[in-house]
Parts: sequence; structure tokens; C-alpha cells
Amino acid sequence: MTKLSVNINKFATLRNSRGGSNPDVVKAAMDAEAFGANGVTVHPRPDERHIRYADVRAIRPLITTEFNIEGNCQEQKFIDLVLEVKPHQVTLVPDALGQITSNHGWDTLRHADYLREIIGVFKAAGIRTSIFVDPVINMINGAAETGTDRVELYTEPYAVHFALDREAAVAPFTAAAKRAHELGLGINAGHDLDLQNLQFFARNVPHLAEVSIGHALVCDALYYGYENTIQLYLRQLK
Ligand SMILES: CC(=O)[C@@H](O)[C@H](O)COP(=O)(O)O
Ligand SMILES: NCC(=O)COP(=O)(O)O
Repeated sequence: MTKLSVNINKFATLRNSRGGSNPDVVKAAMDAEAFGANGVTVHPRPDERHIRYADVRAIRPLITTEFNIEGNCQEQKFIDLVLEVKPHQVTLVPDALGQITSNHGWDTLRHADYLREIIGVFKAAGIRTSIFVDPVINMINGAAETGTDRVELYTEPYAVHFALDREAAVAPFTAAAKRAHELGLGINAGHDLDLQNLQFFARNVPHLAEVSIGHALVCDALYYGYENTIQLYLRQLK
């Protein structure tokens, strides 16, 4: 069954908005696991707009499922943090500094040498690697050449087009997953997945190991409660 990794970035957004410690981000990570999630994802951005480096250090020793750290490996500070805390998985995302959120995958052909080198560093430290990619066959082929363990399919385009034509929206992801599997790559996915679009995605993308979901899940939790919301998302993956 596809695993659910809860991205708790937006708990930190709410906490930072008042400068205090409420909501407790560490508790949000622990409760995600207690409520049935298969993992916790954080994305400490260089400006620490939500998840802070201190949050990552505090959470790491308490994780009993899987800890996934996403970030821009072009920042030495990020590389050092990951090697220090040694999560189960690091997901490399090619964000520029000022981006409001992640909005594209790696050009795995143009950045092949760089990705191969940094992936080798994390793998040598015993950390599973995943790289954020668009569902483009050439990019999947390029990802395989980097030595990464997994790819994470960037799913915003799917979410945007889902309501209009779900079959057309999922088709590139189905094809990309089949190609990735042929090449021996593990398959993750994330960005803008939600209670409406998740089940169709999971049923039409083969070999899907993990989805990481944050923004919509936290928004839903405001209405349905955190524990109930995690259960609702898990039911979409059955
Ligand atoms: C890489 C990706 O799509 C998400 O993991 C990212 O963490 C979202 O970042 P924000 O929560 O800052 O929008
Ligand atoms: N990798 C995707 C992720 O962790 C969360 O993305 P979103 O659900 O906040 O859009």
C-alpha cells in the first residue's frame, strides 16, 4: 500500500505567525505518527519561513516511522543539516530562494553531474535519496543516471487539471511511473494532493511507494480534526 508521509510545514507557518510555540511543531510530528501516518516530511527552506533547522533537530530523535527531509541541496547549510540528523530519506528539490513554493522538478540531464555527486554523498551516509521531477520521460531517464534511489513526481499539474479531465491529468504520471519502475527507481509523489484527487492518482500510478501531503491535509485538519483527517487520507490510499 502507498505510504502517507505528512508534511508539517504549515503547522510551523501558523506557529511562526505569532512568534510563539503554538502549535507545537514537534507534537504535530509525533501526533501524525500516533494518528496513523507512515512518516513525517519537513521542508526547511533557507529563509526558515516555516520549518526551522531547530525543528528538524528536535523532531529527528523522536521519529518512530520515516523521516523525510526535503530541500534545496544547493545550500551547504541544508547538506550539513541532513548529514547531521541522517533522516531515512532526503528529497532534493530545485527551488530558487524566493519561490513561494516548489513549482518544478530537476532538469536531470542538465544537472546530471551535480546530482550524481550530491546523491553519492547522501547515499554514502546511508540516507535514501529521492529527487523531485516532472513526469517527463527524458527526466525520468536522466534521474536513473544520477544513481538516486527514488524520484518524487511533482503533482501540481495533476491537481490543477484533475477537475477538468482526470484521465488526461494522470496519464503523464502513469507513464512516468512505469518508466521509473523499469529503470529500478522507487516512486514517490507530492504537491497539491488532496482528499478529492488522491485516490484516483494512487489507483492510476503504479508502484507508488509514498505520497507526501501537507498543505491540503493541514487545511482539512482545521475543519475535520487532525486525527480524523489523517485517517481520511489513509482511507484514500487503501
Ligand atoms: C517539494 C514540495 O512540493 C513540497 O514538499 C514543499 O515542501 C512545499 O513547500 P511549502 O510548504 O513551503 O509550500
Ligand atoms: N513533497 C510534497 C510535500 O511534501 C507536500 O506538498 P503539499 O501537500 O504541501 O503541496
